Amino acid sequence: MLVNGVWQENWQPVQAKDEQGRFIRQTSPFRHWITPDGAPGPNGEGGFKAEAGRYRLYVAYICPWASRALMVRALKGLKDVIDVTVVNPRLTDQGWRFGGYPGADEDRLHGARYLHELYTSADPRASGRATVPVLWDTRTGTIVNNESADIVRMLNGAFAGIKDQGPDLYPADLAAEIDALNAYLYTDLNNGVYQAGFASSQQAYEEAYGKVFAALDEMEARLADGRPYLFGERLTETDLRLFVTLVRFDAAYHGLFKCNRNTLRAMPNLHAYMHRILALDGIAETVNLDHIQAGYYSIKALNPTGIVPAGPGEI
Ligand SMILES: N[C@@H](CCC(=O)N[C@@H](CS)C(=O)NCC(=O)O)C(=O)O
Repeated sequence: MLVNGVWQENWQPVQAKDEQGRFIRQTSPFRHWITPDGAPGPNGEGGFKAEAGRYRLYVAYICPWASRALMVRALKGLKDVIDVTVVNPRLTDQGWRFGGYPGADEDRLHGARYLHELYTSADPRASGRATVPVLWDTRTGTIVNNESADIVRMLNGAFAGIKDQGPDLYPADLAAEIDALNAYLYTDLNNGVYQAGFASSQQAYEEAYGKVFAALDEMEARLADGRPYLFGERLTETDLRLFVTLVRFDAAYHGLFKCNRNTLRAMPNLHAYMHRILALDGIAETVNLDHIQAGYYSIKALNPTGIVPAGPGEI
């Protein structure tokens, strides 16, 4: 991680844990907003006007948080408005790097070798982990935002004046329910699988495992009435949040993270729901199973041999 602009130590998946051995994810430091006219966004920080070709999204296909940003870019018709750079899926001692793997891009914008160079370029005294996604402003040469929850929400509306936008992923009449379900799914499922995988005590692992499968059971039951999406007919950002975890489940979380009560394939409503979303325009190209497996299984702390499982082949 970075401390005052200097890369400190070999990359480790867990930098913080509580006294019970529970993995703690850091919060994201860059929280500016792109808005139609450059006015401040919801958190009061602004100055970033929506313009075609101005911004670039740095992602890893392995990363569920980055993938939800990629999904919203596809669903909102922003593929020719915001360019993307994909990092190498295998984590190195210096975190994410560019190039050197099929489907990974070089950083043509800066010629950087590692993602952390963008962080120090944005802030020479940056501290913390150099995470994806990064939404980069080519005009001012800085990071607009590195929190995918914000990026999803800002891309939902910011470019409305430039592009005919797709579905409203955060409709006002569902906002409170979306916020509540997002919070539950984040704690118990999206981050729950990581807490199972990175637990450093049996108790912390079992606690996370329990939460993960309780949440999956609840979502499986919720879809039992045949609704296409979590809130009915309308696709919302909550569906993107659930999808990114489901699509990685059998390929990574079931094995590497020991979330192995059952596969996703064994949950018919959720499995069909995942494929319904995967079939939406532009979504399949946000999912790269080879990167997902190569990336997760490159985490040496969890898989010292680096052997990538041959299955499941299909999800
Ligand atoms: N809250 C952030 C989390 C991003 C995050 O944790 N990304 C992971 C990959 S899935 C990462 O880049 N990790 C690198 C590291 O921790 O050094 C978001 O949602 O954008």
